[in-house]
Amino acid sequence: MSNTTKFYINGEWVDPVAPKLFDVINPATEEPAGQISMGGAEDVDRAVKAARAAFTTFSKTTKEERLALLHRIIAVFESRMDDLARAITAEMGSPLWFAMQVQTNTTLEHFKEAAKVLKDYDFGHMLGGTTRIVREPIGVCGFITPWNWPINQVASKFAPSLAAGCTCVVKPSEMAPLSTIILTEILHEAGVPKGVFNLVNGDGPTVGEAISRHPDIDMVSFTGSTRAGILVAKAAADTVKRVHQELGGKSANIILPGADLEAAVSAGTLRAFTNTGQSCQAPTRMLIHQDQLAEATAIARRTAEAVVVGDPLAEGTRLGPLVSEAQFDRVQHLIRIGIEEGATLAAGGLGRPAGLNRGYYVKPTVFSDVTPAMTIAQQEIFGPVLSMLPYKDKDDAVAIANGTIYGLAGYVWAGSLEEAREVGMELRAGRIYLNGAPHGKLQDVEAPFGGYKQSGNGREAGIYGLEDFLEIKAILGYEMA
Ligand SMILES: NC(=O)c1ccc[n+]([C@@H]2O[C@H](COP(=O)([O-])OP(=O)(O)OC[C@H]3O[C@@H](n4cnc5c(N)ncnc54)[C@H](O)[C@@H]3O)[C@@H](O)[C@H]2O)c1
Repeated sequence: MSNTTKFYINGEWVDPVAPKLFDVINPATEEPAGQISMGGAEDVDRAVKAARAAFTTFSKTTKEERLALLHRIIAVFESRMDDLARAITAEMGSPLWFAMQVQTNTTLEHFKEAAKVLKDYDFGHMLGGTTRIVREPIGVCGFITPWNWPINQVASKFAPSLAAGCTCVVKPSEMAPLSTIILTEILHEAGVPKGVFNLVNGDGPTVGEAISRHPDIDMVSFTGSTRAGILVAKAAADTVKRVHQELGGKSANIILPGADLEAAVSAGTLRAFTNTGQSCQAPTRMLIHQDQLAEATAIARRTAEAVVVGDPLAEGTRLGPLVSEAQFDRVQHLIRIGIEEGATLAAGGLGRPAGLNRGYYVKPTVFSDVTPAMTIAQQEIFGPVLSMLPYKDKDDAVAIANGTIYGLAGYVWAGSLEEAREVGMELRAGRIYLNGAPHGKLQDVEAPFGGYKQSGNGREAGIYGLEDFLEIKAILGYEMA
């Protein structure tokens, strides 16, 4: 990786219009892991011009040409997976095994899935006797992405956009941009035509805002916090571009009395801690029947206390540090609020785990006796903090589960699949996991991903992800009546 302080525009690594360096901090060591440049509106302009020029030709490429390109990307990607995983670990603290087996692997799956969907996708069909419906690439896209799944979030947008025939300008999170720089090298080596993929690093209020406002960008696809997603939508409104938002979550995990309590609670606790709790769809609210709360709390405590937190490069580490000092402070603040508002601290709590004095490590934390009105039952914490809430009956559980501004995912564990299905249907969320169903690569990669309510308005993955990058054109009189 040699171009970290440059941007990738029109197929070349170029210097920013105005130099402004920024250290990317390794959260395990608190030392710089690399340096990038922070761009400005003029860099975005240059990138948009390149993407617009490329759109003229790339949008006319055949399905076979784009399929061949996706296959070339997959081949080069497979040869750089180790570099990618190491960059992810260095920039955001993911344990190396997780960065490789999950973060990098799911990214690869997005390219494979886009190729599979494209192969069978029909971009046109007749409607009635005389009208033809065609689906065309929406145009130049702006992608603004977060640090928690750094390249996965770029690929979940870029792969289907490429399959559709769009071009793009990408701004990864300034906290974790290094893996996207490697991804850019991969795309260059795979022969992505110049201008199809452009990278401008920078912060949200400068580069992100310039992308959101830009009059020559047709669609902005944003993944990040609901707070920033709202700002993006407001900045985009004047140009009526399409706004695709993948935002925050506070997903409920309803464990019904018939479920195997030990299995459901221990699996649910570990799942809430996935990616050190920095996952938008993490089941961070565990809903337990009031008669089982004490037993379930003991299981969650045991599970949390057995979790190994430490150096992300060390073998056996399950949780690394949080991404940044700011995130560490935010999580500490919310743990403090949980205690002050009267929740029972069952495991973890304030401060770093014993023996970890450097790095943004937090203790895997479990709160019990949480009520729906508490801050830790409503706000996304984005750290390994589980809130356990008692419910009276099934209706109460569903009402609590649906009682936040979010609607990204929902989880149900029941004694029978039928009962799990029935409760799952009541949840106002875009993704429901029944009885511990796995996510991603392990099962049905084409299952759409996206939120209800303030968790967003778009869908990624599979045919749904592709169609979010397409316009629909109706050509009346295409055939003679
Ligand atoms: N729904 C999903 O698919 C999904 C996936 C991953 C993460 N997330 C969410 O992302 C959040 C964590 O990531 P984060 O802390 O990087 O989020 P964030 O909102 O702070 O930042 C996300 C991106 O938006 C940019 N940004 C910030 N302010 C902006 C502005 N005013 N205009 C334009 N861009 C701006 C940032 O620079 C970054 O690139 C969590 O809320 C999490 O739930 C959602």
